Amino acid sequence: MAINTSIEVQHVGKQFGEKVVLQDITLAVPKAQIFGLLGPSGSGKTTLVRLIAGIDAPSSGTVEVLGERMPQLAMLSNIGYMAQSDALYAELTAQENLEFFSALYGLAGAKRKQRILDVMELVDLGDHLKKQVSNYSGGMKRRLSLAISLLHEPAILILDEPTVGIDPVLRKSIWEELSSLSQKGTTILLTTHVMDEADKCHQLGMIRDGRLTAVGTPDELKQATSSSTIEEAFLFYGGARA
Ligand SMILES: Nc1ncnc2c1ncn2[C@@H]1O[C@H](COP(=O)(O)OP(=O)(O)OP(=O)(O)O)[C@@H](O)[C@H]1O
Repeated sequence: MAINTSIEVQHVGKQFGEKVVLQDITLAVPKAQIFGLLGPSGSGKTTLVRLIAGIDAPSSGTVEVLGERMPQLAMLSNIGYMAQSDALYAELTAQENLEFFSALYGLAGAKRKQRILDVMELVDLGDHLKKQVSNYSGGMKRRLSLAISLLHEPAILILDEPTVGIDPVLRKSIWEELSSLSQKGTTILLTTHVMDEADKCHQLGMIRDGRLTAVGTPDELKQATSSSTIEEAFLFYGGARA
């Protein structure tokens, strides 16, 4: 693994029973890069990010994060993972949820208090700390999930469709924060269906039917497919353009 590589996936395959979901995926994400995974629904994006986050193990091949073979429990403190469906305790308040995850990450005392305030401010939920999560809207739950993934200032952030259900103004401020985190050295891997977000990634990986069909900067992918937009390039790699 090269010294500045944060995520290294080599020849990874994944199947569930007879069903092959990922085939021979190889990719490397350098430190501090924002890497976006783009692909049609069901192409395998979530399965791949779950393997990288160490929630599941590959059927073949290897995943390394910060030089450590995944899955590995000890890596929990280095990774912030935001799943597509929110993993929140609905009967608890936002604050209680944040305290629970802080404890899991070993955050305590004044530092814990400050981080909770900071991340909630960041996702514009500062006024809703004491509210029970069952009373949150879908977009608020997404934002709380994002806040939780950021709590322990992880070196690696893995976000599965982070801005679904989030309005354009907040989406912009979240992207500003992601850019600033990456400038400070955080490596960010995310999945998205939003083309203008894909354009903001440093590198993109196109997935189709469980295979990585192209990797490059947004400009490289546009050039390679003679496209003027990422959407056109996406359609090209999706096989939908003649
Ligand atoms: N635990 C599982 N058992 C069986 N099949 C699964 C399992 N998890 C995922 N799959 C299948 O793997 C394929 C890829 O699913 P995945 O969720 O990774 O796709 P995706 O690209 O993230 O889709 P979306 O954009 O809709 O979230 C799908 O056909 C899905 O049904």
